[in-house]
Amino acid sequence: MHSQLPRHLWSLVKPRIVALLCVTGVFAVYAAGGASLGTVASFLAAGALVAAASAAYNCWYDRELDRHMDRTADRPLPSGDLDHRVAFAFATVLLAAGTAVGLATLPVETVAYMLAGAASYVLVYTVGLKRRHWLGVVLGGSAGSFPVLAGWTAVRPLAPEALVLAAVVFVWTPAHAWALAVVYREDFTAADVPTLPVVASAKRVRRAVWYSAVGTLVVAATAVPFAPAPYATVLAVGGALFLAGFRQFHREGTDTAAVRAFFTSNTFLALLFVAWGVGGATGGVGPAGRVAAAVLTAGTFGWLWTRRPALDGVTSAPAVEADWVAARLGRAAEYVRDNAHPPSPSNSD
Ligand code: HEM
Ligand SMILES: CC(C)=CCC/C(C)=C/CC/C(C)=C/COP(=O)(O)OP(=O)(O)O
Repeated sequence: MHSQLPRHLWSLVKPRIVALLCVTGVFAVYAAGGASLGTVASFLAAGALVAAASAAYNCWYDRELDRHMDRTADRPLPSGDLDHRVAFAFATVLLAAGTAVGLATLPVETVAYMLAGAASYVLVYTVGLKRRHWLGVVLGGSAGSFPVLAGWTAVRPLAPEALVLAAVVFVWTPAHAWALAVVYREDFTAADVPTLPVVASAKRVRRAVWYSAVGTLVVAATAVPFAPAPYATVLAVGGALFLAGFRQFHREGTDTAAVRAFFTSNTFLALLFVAWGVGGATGGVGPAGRVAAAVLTAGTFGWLWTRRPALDGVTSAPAVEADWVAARLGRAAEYVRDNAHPPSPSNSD
């Protein structure tokens, strides 16, 4: 069992989520004008540790609830592979280490935003709202905005641009979470988690997800006047593809469309922040830079869609389309074979 401990602890911190939080946080540092490599490294270490701690506290608190969902039942705490006291101690060590690194190297305001993010995720969302109200994802989802505020204030005081970037994550979160909850609605129902797809009609969910997706673009667009050129390019190209993903879900409401929308949403958010950060860090970007941003954005979405990521066994649309084509071709081949009788002797002359 002990040889499994590192793997269990790793799964506790939800690494992919922490990675996206680090992307939004670090590129907010660059969006604010950039900082020395040392400050960026400290920010990454403190931010990743605090975010990892909050994910671990979430897993610790939810260990009973997670036993009721197929998606989470085999996590180390609900499966009994990891002692919950070890998980709690681990989360506390991560939180203490992240806070200590932050206080030693970053402005206190930055550390305060990191801790506010952790409090929002663990106390507001996990403890307070997740089991009680569908609005939990909206209010608790504000946790995702804090890494942006932390990143910006590591460089300079808050400014309207930072608030817009933070608002982009805030408006983006419900679309992300509810698209996913559509695919896992039976799991959430079994665990009595009143997320929107559990408590509302499919039509209402589609509409709410669509508003959140459109709202993300509208809020992101308000930043264009003070954002560097690659940001506007990624917003235009990526925004169109992001909207296409969610439009398909809005129209069809299928699990397949929800999966595509979910993965699209993560990619789009990451690219927006990368574009602003890279644009901010490199100063003036000419037409070549804009074209590169457009090609990279379209290429990333294309790669993602053809890679056919899956959730709960449901693949995103291209795989289904490919299967559909293969099935049609297979059926056509069968038809040709079954109907290709050799000419009967009576007709042969
Ligand atoms: C209350 C708000 C949120 C809820 C309810 C939510 C829910 C979820 C859930 C249930 C998963 C699937 C986890 C699994 O693999 O079992 C997930 C994945 C993920 N979430 Fe969220 N999320 C929220 C906010 C955020 C925020 C703020 C971010 C980052 C900015 C984020 C980034 C991600 C990423 C990167 C993944 C992994 C996708 C993958 O598997 O490739 N989420 N989310
Ligand atoms: C600055 C800072 C430290 C911010 C932390 C913000 C943070 C970790 C946000 C993530 C929100 C999230 C993944 C919710 C899903 O939990 P869930 O319990 O619904 O998902 P699960 O069912 O997969 O456990």
